[in-house]
Amino acid sequence: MNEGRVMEAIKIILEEIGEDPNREGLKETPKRVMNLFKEIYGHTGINPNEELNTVFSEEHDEMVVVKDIPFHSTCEHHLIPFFGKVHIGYIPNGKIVGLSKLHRLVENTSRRLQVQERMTTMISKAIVDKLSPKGVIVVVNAEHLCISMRGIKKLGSITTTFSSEGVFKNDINLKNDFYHAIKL
Ligand SMILES: Nc1nc2c(ncn2[C@@H]2O[C@H](COP(=O)(O)OP(=O)(O)OP(=O)(O)O)[C@@H](O)[C@H]2O)c(=O)[nH]1
Ligand SMILES: [Zn+2]
Repeated sequence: MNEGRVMEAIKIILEEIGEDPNREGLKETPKRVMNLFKEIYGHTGINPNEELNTVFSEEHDEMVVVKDIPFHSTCEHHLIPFFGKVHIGYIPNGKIVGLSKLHRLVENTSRRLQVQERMTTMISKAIVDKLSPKGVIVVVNAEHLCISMRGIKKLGSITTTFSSEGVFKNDINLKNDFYHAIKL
């Protein structure tokens, strides 16, 4: 990221909304926003698979569920946040992954410009690529500020997206076990 160019762009935006970028409260704002961008877009272009490098050989063949993984991402249409929780379930096939790595995977897929559907699929695809599990299922619940804060202005609506691979694709009982575990 060219820090100077980003700060200049923020300064121009401040001027164009009618603000004085030199007043005390705003003097450091271009720099703050530049640092914010580094943080919230910091995984742009980084392959999510990289987060799943710590795997262990293990003959556990029942479902593993990690629920309520919090995330904040940024809507690529409006550049404002959408945020919520991710729930992940997978059935290992000889390999398990370090649990924190699933949190890192969510962090990776959310710290970039996103749409919720793509984020959901990116998570399940990385798990398939790195673990070759018998099955994986991902559910994302999120509130979009572009829906609640502007435009249609509907406060409180939640969007739920699903992605499943392998045995979860067509086995309704397995899906129900997962939904029960996350109490959807
Ligand atoms: N499917 C999907 N749509 C999204 C997501 N985030 C934002 N959107 C939608 O992207 C669409 C962009 O629509 P446009 O008509 O191009 O933009 P707009 O005029 O600002 O639309 P409004 O939000 O309806 O005011 C909107 O319907 C948003 O609700 C997302 O994660 N998934
Ligand atoms: Zn949006």
